[in-house]
Amino acid sequence: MGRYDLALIGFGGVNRALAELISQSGERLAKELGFALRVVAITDLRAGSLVDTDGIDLAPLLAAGPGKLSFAGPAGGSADPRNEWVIREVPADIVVEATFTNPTDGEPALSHVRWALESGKHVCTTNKGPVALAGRALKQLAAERGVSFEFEGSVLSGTPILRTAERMFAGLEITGVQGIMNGTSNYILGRLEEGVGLPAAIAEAQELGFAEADPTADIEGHDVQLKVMILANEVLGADLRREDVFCEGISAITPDEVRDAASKGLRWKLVGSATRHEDGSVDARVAPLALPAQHPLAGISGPVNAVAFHTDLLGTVTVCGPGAGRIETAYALLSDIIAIHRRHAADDTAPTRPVLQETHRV
Ligand SMILES: NC(=O)c1ccc[n+]([C@@H]2O[C@H](COP(=O)([O-])OP(=O)(O)OC[C@H]3O[C@@H](n4cnc5c(N)ncnc54)[C@H](O)[C@@H]3O)[C@@H](O)[C@H]2O)c1
Ligand SMILES: N[C@@H](CCO)C(=O)O
Repeated sequence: MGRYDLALIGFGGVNRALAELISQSGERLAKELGFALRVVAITDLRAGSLVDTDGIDLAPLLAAGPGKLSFAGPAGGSADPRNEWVIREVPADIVVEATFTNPTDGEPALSHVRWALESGKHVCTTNKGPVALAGRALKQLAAERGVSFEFEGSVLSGTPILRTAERMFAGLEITGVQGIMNGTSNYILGRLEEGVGLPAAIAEAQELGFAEADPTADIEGHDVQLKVMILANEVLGADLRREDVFCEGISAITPDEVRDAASKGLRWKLVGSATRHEDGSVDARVAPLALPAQHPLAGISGPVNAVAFHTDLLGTVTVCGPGAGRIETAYALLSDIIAIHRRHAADDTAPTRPVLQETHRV
């Protein structure tokens, strides 16, 4: 049976959930999928770096609370997150990038992805920054190096929206997309309707693992702006920059407005959309809308998201499912690894790499 060795960059909610999945369900998954998964390196801003090319024992790490982890003690550990060294030098097959999303320039995640692809390693990421801001260049780099760059979790978490569009909509012309693409803001709007104040609703979304490290990106729409860019670029063939996408978030909507709208049968939703015109140009925007109850997006509640694809032959096709959540997003990474396996299993780029030399150890 083949095996993929993983380097996890960032060890917050999502990558910890992936580690839990591997630790608790690895054997079952190996039987079902036909390959094993092993974590050989972890780096994190707060915890440092840990490398063990024989496979890191994940259980003790997962037993330590997220804020309590330090890699300074164990053999192969260091207090510094030696990201570049780990990504370039540790012989992992797949680099799993799940650090903070930076909506401005995508860094440092953009460099993490580049280093990995340059080193001939597959990449999967849930980080929207590199995909939205440099997706085209990164896909080209991956193609040049004969490796995969997968990012299903960058839009709608584990709900397979990008692969559905890529694989199931062949032969359809997609003319536009419209959707609720941020679990945090959708959850918050629902809680405001129920009478919870904004700060408390944000704190709940953080506790539940939906919110960004800095929830401003959720509240002000920047997270949806990146997702609209990804969808427009992937599905509508656009090449949008951030400044091309008008963006307004939900911060100006008061709890009274939300409750008042609800009493009139309207529901405030943060809606992202992109439309392709006949000349091939694409318009995209993010803005809150008070939708009538009968609108297909009005009933989408909590961290659930939905994207409606407007097509020539089928009319509107809507995909709906979890839009945020640690476990749900870890599943997106697993689905990326499966996609990598399916694409590369037949060639020799899959599993088994040389053992890390002693001199490379931390
Ligand atoms: N949580 C979700 O529901 C969800 C869904 C889809 C996509 N995402 C994206 O996935 C990524 C991870 O999300 P999360 O919920 O795990 O976030 P998180 O804030 O819980 O974890 C991020 C981790 O990355 C580490 N980190 C940040 N910068 C780093 C650096 N330069 N080097 C090494 N480590 C670094 C942090 O210390 C933290 O432990 C984010 O980009 C987020 O936008 C999250
Ligand atoms: N913070 C994001 C995570 C998923 O990208 C959200 O709430 O939708």
